Amino acid sequence: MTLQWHEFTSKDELDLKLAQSIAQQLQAAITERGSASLAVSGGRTPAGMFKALRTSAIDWSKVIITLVDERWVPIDHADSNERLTRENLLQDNAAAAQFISMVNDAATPHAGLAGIEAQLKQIKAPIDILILGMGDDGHTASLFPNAAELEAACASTDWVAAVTPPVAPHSRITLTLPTIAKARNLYVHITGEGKKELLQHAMQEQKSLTEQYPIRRVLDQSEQPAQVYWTA
Ligand SMILES: O=C(O)[C@H](O)[C@@H](O)[C@H](O)[C@H](O)COP(=O)(O)O
Repeated sequence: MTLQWHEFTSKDELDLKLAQSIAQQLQAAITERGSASLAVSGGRTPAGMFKALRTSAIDWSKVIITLVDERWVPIDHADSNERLTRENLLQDNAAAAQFISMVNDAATPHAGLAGIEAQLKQIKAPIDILILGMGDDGHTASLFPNAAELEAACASTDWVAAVTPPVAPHSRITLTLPTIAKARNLYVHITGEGKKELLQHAMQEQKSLTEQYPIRRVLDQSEQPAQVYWTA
């Protein structure tokens, strides 16, 4: 799978340009199908882009937003991706969007899985726009190398799977690889030289890399060429 790289000289420029591209794709989906779906990643990278995206002049009432993955913590927890998304994206114009949470009152993501799966059925597959991040170990979403549930999450045709990362904190719920790979527009939003080198390395020819780096497995199966937005 080829990647289409978009490189920028500053984080602010990347955040603005990525937000503009996402807004264009959301508007195109609304124009074409009457609604749009957006799945966003959490972590430290996306906050600036969220702030640029939320003022976009599109009909947010026709947009349904969910997460690519979530830590199984209360939504007021400092590590909650839902909290990050509500505080940075679901404001201003984007406050009119519908949001589907990826956490519920169950004690574990395994126990809560069926309820989240049912909630996500409100989205008509495939997801229109999906934004991935990537960790320094080549994980994406919550598809972590060496996680016990990795193979199941990469093979499942359900919307979501429960994962216990070998090293990262909190048990997780994640969109499954087939769900991610079907997205109509797939973005990878990363910063720093280290992540650029890691992604380029992971995409080299050797098939064995697909096992070591979940980002490679996702991009090998994605139905559309991924748009990589990067700055040093
Ligand atoms: O819940 C999460 O942490 C994310 O969805 C995860 O996949 C993230 O995108 C990467 O870990 C990169 O995170 P940073 O942006 O913090 O480097």
